Amino acid sequence: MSNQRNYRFQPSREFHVVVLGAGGVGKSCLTAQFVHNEWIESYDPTIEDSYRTQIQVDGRQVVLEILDTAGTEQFVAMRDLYMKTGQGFLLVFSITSASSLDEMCSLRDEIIRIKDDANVPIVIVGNKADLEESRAVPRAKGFSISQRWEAPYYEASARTKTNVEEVFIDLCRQMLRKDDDAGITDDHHHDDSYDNRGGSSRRRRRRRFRDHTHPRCSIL
Ligand SMILES: Nc1nc2c(ncn2[C@@H]2O[C@H](COP(=O)(O)OP(=O)(O)OP(=O)(O)O)[C@@H](O)[C@H]2O)c(=O)[nH]1
Repeated sequence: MSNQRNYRFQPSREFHVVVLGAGGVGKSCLTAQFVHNEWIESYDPTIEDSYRTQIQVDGRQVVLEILDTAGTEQFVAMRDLYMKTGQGFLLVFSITSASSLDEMCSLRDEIIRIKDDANVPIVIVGNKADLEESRAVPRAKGFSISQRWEAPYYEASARTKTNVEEVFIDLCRQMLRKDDDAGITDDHHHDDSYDNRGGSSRRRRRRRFRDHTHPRCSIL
């Protein structure tokens, strides 16, 4: 029955997505590619940025509030809060850094502990897949973690835009499924102000803490 439902007249659903991972793994670049189709070459450690965008997933309108978090230790104080409020998590490591994989595993443990829910929507992202020559994490290791956590694993590249849309859409599907399973009515999520991806907006809840000599970075 449910797969025959006509979703055209359903209001948008709104979800809070949190992008987590060690410093420098490419969280901001993945988010910028997804929200703005933009590649950022320079490294500008994030404190916290949030973005709002709308996409269609399987014919359903979804508004995403995406929180791009700090990977750097000195900015992690807000973690508990956004782990509590996040409904879906992109857990990012770099295939060029084994320690970033370890850090990602700790973050996942933390999410499960804080949410007290082993079925949190999660997508595991092995970013920087364009740097195959510098690979430090075997693909098989990513897949074995994926099996253990029962969470999908994608190798992605923010640089080449490989699998960028896919990871966000997969996460949306998981959040929609969880929402459907919970039988939640979502009238309160209705929001007409974001008509399409082009209408996405950024809320700089905070600022990057580096200099402003890189205009593209200052945008993000
Ligand atoms: N080759 C390559 N470089 C990437 C990729 N994604 C990000 N980078 C580079 O990696 C550096 C760090 O990227 P960011 O997106 O700022 O990393 P981050 O995870 O947001 O870092 P924090 O804000 O410190 O947590 C930048 O110089 C990017 O250009 C990728 O897919 N391939």
